[in-house]
Amino acid sequence: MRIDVVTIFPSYLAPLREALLGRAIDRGLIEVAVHDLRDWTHDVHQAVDDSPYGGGPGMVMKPQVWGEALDSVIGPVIDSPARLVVPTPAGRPFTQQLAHEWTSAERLVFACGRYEGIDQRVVDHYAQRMPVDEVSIGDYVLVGGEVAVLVMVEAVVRLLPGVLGNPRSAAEDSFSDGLLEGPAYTRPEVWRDLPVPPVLRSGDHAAVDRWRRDRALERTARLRPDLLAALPPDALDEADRAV
Ligand SMILES: CN1CCC[C@H](Cn2ccc3ccc(-c4n[nH]c(N)c4C#N)cc32)C1
Repeated sequence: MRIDVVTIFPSYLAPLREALLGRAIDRGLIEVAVHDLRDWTHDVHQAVDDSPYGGGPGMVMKPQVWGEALDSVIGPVIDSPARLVVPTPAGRPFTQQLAHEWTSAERLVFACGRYEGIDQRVVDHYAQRMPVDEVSIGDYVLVGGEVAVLVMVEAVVRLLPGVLGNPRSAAEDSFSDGLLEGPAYTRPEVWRDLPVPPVLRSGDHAAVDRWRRDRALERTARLRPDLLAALPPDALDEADRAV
């Protein structure tokens, strides 16, 4: 998978080259390129924004600059293998399911807005020619799209084959079975008078699996009852329903 990010703050994306993601790049599992939007300006001030039509606070990012940048980064859009992703608080929710869907994309191109966002005609133009996703990482307002791109790239790349050391990690994620993960423990056996639940030291794998499922169901019911309500009817067996 190739990932391109267009932004006016390239250094915001430096974490993409650290740790797990950095190792995935070094191992050739992904390619990452970060582009400075101002490279496609032609004026001395390198202007990327202008006042909003209709008035209102703040500035809007200019379509001309974005068009030149995205044409250059995406290349010919006919039969393009790329998806264009535009982070915005006004987007569809970014979910684990969407992260899984994107793992099949050959290319992801992220357009990071700032100010009050990108002129809508940029999305409208490219949506006529290729898949475009306007996506939000949550119901709160950030200052720009860069942090959202870091979140989405990490969520997608960790699902790619070979990226995680243990493939079970992704398979047993929160949300992978519709439930939140239960609690995790490691040594010492007792910490500040708090013991590890004995079942986890029993060696009885069936009992451990049942205990973990019960804790996941309890946690989901307490913190995210909406996820329980969204489960398909056959997702919970009789033992689950007894929790
Ligand atoms: C007051 N205005 C309102 C419109 C957006 C302005 C800041 N901004 C400019 C570009 C941009 C991109 C994403 C996000 C964003 N915020 N929250 C999320 N979940 C996001 C996501 N993905 C925010 C952004 C601030």
